[in-house]
Amino acid sequence: MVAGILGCGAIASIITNSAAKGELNADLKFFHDMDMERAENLASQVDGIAVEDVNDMVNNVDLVIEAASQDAVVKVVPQILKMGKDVIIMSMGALIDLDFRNYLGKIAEENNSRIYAPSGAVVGLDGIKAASIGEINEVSLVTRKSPESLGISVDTETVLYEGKAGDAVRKFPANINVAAALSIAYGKEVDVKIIADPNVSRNCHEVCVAGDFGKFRTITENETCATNPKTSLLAAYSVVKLIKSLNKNLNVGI
Ligand SMILES: NC(=O)C1=CN([C@@H]2O[C@H](COP(=O)(O)OP(=O)(O)OC[C@H]3O[C@@H](n4cnc5c(N)ncnc54)[C@H](O)[C@@H]3O)[C@@H](O)[C@H]2O)C=CC1
Ligand SMILES: O=C([O-])CC(=O)C(=O)O
Repeated sequence: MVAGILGCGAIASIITNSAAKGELNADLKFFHDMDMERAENLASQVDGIAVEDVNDMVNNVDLVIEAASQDAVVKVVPQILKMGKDVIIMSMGALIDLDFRNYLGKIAEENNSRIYAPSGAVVGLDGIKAASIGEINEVSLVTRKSPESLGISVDTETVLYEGKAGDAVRKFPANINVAAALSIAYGKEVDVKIIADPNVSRNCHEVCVAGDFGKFRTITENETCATNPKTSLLAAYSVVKLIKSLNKNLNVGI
């Protein structure tokens, strides 16, 4: 399977490291970024090709790994699917819009392509999907990050947002994709609280789910990526794990 990466930042760099060690289970060959230097830097680590025109990647791969932005999902993913190629989406916020999600689903169906969304920085998506077979009464997410991760400066714990997931991903597009993932798994927008906390260095996500199955609570305290404190290492690892499992006959926990 030949793969390419759209967006050569923190997540892409961890995926590329895995490929450089021969551990990815895919031939990671093409790299595209609006910043060509970033694409060239990652390409050089695996003898890959940095392309200025994203179509030069899409035309030549089986799978595109999107690790760029919600904007890139809107602009490029329809084209990827129309070409019959598969895509892994990290900027999940773009998918909270039901019309857009249905549009992508329709193109994927017509062209026999697949859209994958890894678990990212959060834990509990498997449980919510299972719980949704019955009745769910509550899904809430509290995200706590350092002011640096949230790109602000405060000295005391500050609630930056309280409301539904849709507004959260529009207001904090690079920080709360997890809310979109949870909402899609649930089938409704989840309740979200975002807290800037000067006393934490990790990206923390607490998910509470209650329904006819009972209840669960997951607490994730994620180390951040070296080059982007907004992004958790676990999110990058979840893509690597997904790629490694694509051709496995046994998949646990999906
Ligand atoms: N699903 C999840 O749980 C998580 C999702 N994310 C999301 O994954 C994406 C990647 O995250 P990082 O690697 O940390 O970001 P990053 O900021 O380190 O790297 C993103 C790269 O994509 C490039 N880029 C952005 N828009 C582009 C476009 N339209 N065309 C070409 N290049 C473009 C940027 O120049 C940059 O080099 C972000 O949208 C982030 O919000 C991040 C963490 C968790
Ligand atoms: O990496 C994280 O902890 C969460 C994040 O940035 C996102 O969901 O966009």
